[in-house]
Amino acid sequence: MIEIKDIRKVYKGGKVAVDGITEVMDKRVTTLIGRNGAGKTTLLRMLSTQLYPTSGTALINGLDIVRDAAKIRKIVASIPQEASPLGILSPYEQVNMYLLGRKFNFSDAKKAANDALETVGLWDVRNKPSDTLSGGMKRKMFVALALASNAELVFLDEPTTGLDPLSRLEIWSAIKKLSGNVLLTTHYMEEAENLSDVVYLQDSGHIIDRGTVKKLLSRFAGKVRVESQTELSDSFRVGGIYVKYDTIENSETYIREGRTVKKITLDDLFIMRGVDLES
Ligand SMILES: Nc1ncnc2c1ncn2[C@@H]1O[C@H](COP(=O)(O)OP(=O)(O)OP(=O)(O)O)[C@@H](O)[C@H]1O
Repeated sequence: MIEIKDIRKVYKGGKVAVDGITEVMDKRVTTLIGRNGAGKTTLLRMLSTQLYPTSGTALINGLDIVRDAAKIRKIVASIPQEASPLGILSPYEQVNMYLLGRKFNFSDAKKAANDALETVGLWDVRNKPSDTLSGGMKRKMFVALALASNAELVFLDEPTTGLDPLSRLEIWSAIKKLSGNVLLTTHYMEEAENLSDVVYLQDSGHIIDRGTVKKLLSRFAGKVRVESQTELSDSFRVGGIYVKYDTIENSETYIREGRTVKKITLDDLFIMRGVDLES
């Protein structure tokens, strides 16, 4: 369980990246979504004890991120966005070394490393030097590391950015197999919908909404998103096109007129928010 208490981060130069968040996160898979610069990575880095808050704090399974940082590091695994493997070591060697560092014994480390590498689809390349692997394979190696660690809580910052669709599915299935809770960030709404028990919507350093995907999308119940190159009644302009929300029953009319009709996704929370900001 993560209990965040009025946490704030102001970077040198005065940028307020996280502006007083208070939340309790107690579900198995929690996802933070938000636009670039919303402060997701900053929040994740503070919760995983890699960055000191400017003020406020948080408890991870009852341990304080500032006072008990060393203890927290033993029970969490954290995979940053920019993680890169040591080139000369193979995926097996890296995962194995990481587990030995976490005090696994030799035979447990070997088994856990092999199982995790197989699960994420890296079995065939497990003994190749990491610098010969593709970017996607390197990301998978870090997910294998989290999977093998048996951590009580795993932080994953954009775990599938840049991966092809099949690799993304492999990572999703590995995330579902993690034994502990997971806090992840993503820009892929499909990923948030597929994995999350609860989604937090972050904007300008604040959490502006939270809930299950179903709850967050409930305001769009029975609706579709209509996109058009030309203005429609009650439409609004977003990124060079016109958008409106209308009932599913009216879809056929729009399709006949050559408009694009789309199913509602978490993207619509951002599209609607764009509208709120403009109005
Ligand atoms: N070390 C730093 N020094 C100063 N400002 C920073 C630093 N790191 C991040 N920022 C700023 O803090 C804000 C939040 O950044 P952060 O990386 O937490 O956002 P994010 O939501 O993770 O973005 P993205 O989705 O692009 O990864 C941004 O305006 C960013 O430029």
